[in-house]
Amino acid sequence: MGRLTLEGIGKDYDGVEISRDIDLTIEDGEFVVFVGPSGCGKSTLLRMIAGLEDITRGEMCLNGERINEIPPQERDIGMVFQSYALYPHMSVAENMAFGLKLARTDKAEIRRRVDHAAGMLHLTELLERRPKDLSGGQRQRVAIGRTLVKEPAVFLFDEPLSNLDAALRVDMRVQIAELHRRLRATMIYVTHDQVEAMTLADRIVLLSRGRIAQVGAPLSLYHFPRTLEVAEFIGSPRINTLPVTVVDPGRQRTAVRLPSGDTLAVAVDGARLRAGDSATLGVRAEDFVAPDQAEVRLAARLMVAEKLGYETLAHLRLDGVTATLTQRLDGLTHLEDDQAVELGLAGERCHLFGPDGDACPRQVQIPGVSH
Ligand SMILES: Nc1ncnc2c1ncn2[C@@H]1O[C@H](COP(=O)(O)OP(=O)(O)OP(=O)(O)O)[C@@H](O)[C@H]1O
Repeated sequence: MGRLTLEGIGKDYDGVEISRDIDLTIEDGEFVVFVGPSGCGKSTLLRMIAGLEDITRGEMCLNGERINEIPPQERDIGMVFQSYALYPHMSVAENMAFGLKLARTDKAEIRRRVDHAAGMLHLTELLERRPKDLSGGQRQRVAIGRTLVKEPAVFLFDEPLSNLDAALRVDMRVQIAELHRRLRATMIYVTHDQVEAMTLADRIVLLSRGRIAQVGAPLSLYHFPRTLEVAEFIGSPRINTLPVTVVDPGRQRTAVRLPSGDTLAVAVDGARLRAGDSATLGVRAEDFVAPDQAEVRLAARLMVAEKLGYETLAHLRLDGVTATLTQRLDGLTHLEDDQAVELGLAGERCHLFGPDGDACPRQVQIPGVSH
């Protein structure tokens, strides 16, 4: 059982506030990913949960019991680090057993747990090898195995895949997801890679400047970002943005003037805005519509087409405006250099962010995705 509650958690280093007002409950069995730009305080928060950093403010509880002052080895929490630092002179089995030996666990019990973990992580054939005779991915699996044998209530992963090459990362990501599905243990995972966050998380905690910017299921953050910052962080390619002026704010639709001079009624509650406000329109690369279904059509020219096989990303320059946009197209779309393109906008497929960067609530339903 691993239910974690963080209430008003904050951290200062030398009087400087690094982390603040963190309120978060992580349910037993959940896979939660902390994500955010470099320096936003992800690792610091994880290390406070592990007990490797003091907590300056707030209260942290595991299964209802305060753990603020409990030393790391006495918390029922196991951590997998980015640098896996295995003991080179020990075999895989010895590396995995080491922590249990120190804790004077019974020999037969050690054997049982090492065998079980090795089975889960596909390491059974490698138990007698030394770390130098393993690939990067295998070493990372041993590092996970070292934590797995402790059978902690909560697993913490601090960017565990960042030392691996791209193909191995995908492979290990699938293995970690599989491990979570089988163990149903609480897992907290830190990464700055939004793809890792989107694919692994039950819930994403997006951190920004030491605070929580938004918490929610990956698709909620993608379709209903609360701020421009969240919208820009989640999703690749990055959401397209255009500066607009508010013309007619309303509860169901808010009309804005685009740089082209056209007016678009965006399906958002813009009641808190005023006519004349500067705002930002957001359109994801796949949210342009066919010109015959569009409420507004923008004239653009192709700058570069990135042909990725299953899709093509067309980077376009808008006519008469210094703005570039990216459109996601089918991988077989034929495009000529400098081709003229019409981009269709529909108010239901756009986001609107006020002058403060906060999103106006979208007035659309997306099946299976909660706001
Ligand atoms: N020991 C320390 N003393 C002073 N400041 C620190 C210390 N450790 C971290 N910080 C600062 O705290 C902030 C958050 O750091 P943290 O490592 O938690 O960020 P992060 O989101 O994990 O970043 P990254 O993705 O780059 O690892 C940074 O501004 C960092 O410089």
